[in-house]
Amino acid sequence: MMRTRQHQWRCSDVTFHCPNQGLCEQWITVINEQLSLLTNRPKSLLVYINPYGGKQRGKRIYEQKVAPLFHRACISADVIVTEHANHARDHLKTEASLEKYDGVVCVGGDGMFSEILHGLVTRVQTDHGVDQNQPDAELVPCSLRIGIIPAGSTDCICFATVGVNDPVTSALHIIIGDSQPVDVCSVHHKDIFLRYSVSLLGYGFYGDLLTDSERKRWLGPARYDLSGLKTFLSHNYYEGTISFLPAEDAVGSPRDKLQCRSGCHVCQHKLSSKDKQWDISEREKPDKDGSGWNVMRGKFIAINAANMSCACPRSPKGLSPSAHLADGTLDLILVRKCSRLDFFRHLLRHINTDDQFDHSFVEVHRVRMFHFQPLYQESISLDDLNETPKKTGCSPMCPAPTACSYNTIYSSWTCDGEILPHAAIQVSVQCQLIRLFARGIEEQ
Ligand SMILES: CCCCCCCCCCCCC/C=C/[C@@H](O)[C@H](COP(=O)(O)O)NC(=O)CCCCC
Ligand SMILES: Nc1ncnc2c1ncn2[C@@H]1O[C@H](COP(=O)(O)OP(=O)(O)O)[C@@H](O)[C@H]1O
Ligand SMILES: [Ca+2]
Repeated sequence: MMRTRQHQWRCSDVTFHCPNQGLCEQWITVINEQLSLLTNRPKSLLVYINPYGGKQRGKRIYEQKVAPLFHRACISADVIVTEHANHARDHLKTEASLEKYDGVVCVGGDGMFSEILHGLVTRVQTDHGVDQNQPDAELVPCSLRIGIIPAGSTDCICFATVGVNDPVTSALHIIIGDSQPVDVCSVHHKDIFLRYSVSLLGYGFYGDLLTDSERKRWLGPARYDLSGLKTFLSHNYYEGTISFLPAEDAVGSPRDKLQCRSGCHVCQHKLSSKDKQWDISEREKPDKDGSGWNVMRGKFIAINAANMSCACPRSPKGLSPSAHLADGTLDLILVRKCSRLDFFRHLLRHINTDDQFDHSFVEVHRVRMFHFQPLYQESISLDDLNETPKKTGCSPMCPAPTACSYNTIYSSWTCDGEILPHAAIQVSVQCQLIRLFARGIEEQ
């Protein structure tokens, strides 16, 4: 393996010359013995391919770039090409014989990764009798690592954990058995489990953008550019109350410019601290007296919760450049109502070197938990609205029925690229619940 440009890895060959056949065979035996002692390296993998992700190249990418490398590394792989959405999730949840494997590989985008995450985490909780509907349940970490071969539209989880979206690089991280712990957020609505998230939970701008882009899937990755422009021009804002528990004991802060890199000391500090203890005590706090919680009511253009930097090719530093992969916190970014020009300036800072938090209408907090309540009570599930997207009826709880419509009083949450059916949610971070075949972004 050798490093090329921008975090990209390639195979390299080393040729040994030996004049003696017997000695040569001894070398081979010893090398194979030494390799078999490396217990971190996977020997058997379960691979799921979404043939429709991104530019629909998943199957070809796996067959041409990844399978030959696994073969050379003597890794056996059982491959499932998915036939419908949630195929991989449901197979992992109930059917897959996980004891046969050292890891699961996802060939696709962030939506496909989300399927693998849900299948695996749910399977482990079911096997251990953990009720995911309990927001304060102590979830059991997954022992199987997940590898991501990027073949989607954004591939933010791969980019933010490897530094590049390149199938060969990701395959090499899997082969050498890298391990990167990652925090997982659990999302509930009124004590009912909705979803897990590892990258972005976004309400307002990103929720609207994602909702619109789903109707334009036929455009491929370009759907995000069109929906981005349309959502920007709509310039909607949403009223609600956000309550959050700041991570006061965290080592870093969202504006400290300490980016999460391979061997990150902020995440390692989390590992060595008595993390389980704060988990329990902090969760009890809001039930007792609400102390420690900040409550803010306002009009928001966007509410973004970034559990990792959310760096991706569109925004190489990401939504929260100093967010950490495995520190047990997420960065909550509140973008209050502002002019269209100001919001544009803020967006522009995601692609240049200026600080996107340095605006009077933007604030960012490092948190362990947060709740959001839209101004008006949700009287029906937003699922019903998804079936009839143009519906403009009013909730009985809405005080001005003639003036409001669901399209403008509520946004939706995007959760790693999937749309949540409720606007009122409770979110908490589960520190290092999963591990990826990655090592974090290496310093260059
Ligand atoms: C004036 C130019 C402004 C450009 C601003 C760009 C800011 C981009 C931040 C992107 C954060 C992306 C977080 C990841 C989201 C993905 O989970 C999600 C689904 O991915 P996939 O399944 O692979 O398609 N992708 C998105 O939400 C796309 C966001 C695109 C924003 C332009
Ligand atoms: N065989 C399939 N047919 C249709 N949809 C699928 C299939 N396999 C997976 N999916 C779904 O496709 C969606 C998008 O997949 P993803 O790989 O993330 O691509 P993209 O990055 O282009 O959104 C995911 O929500 C996933 O559940
Ligand atoms: Ca985190």
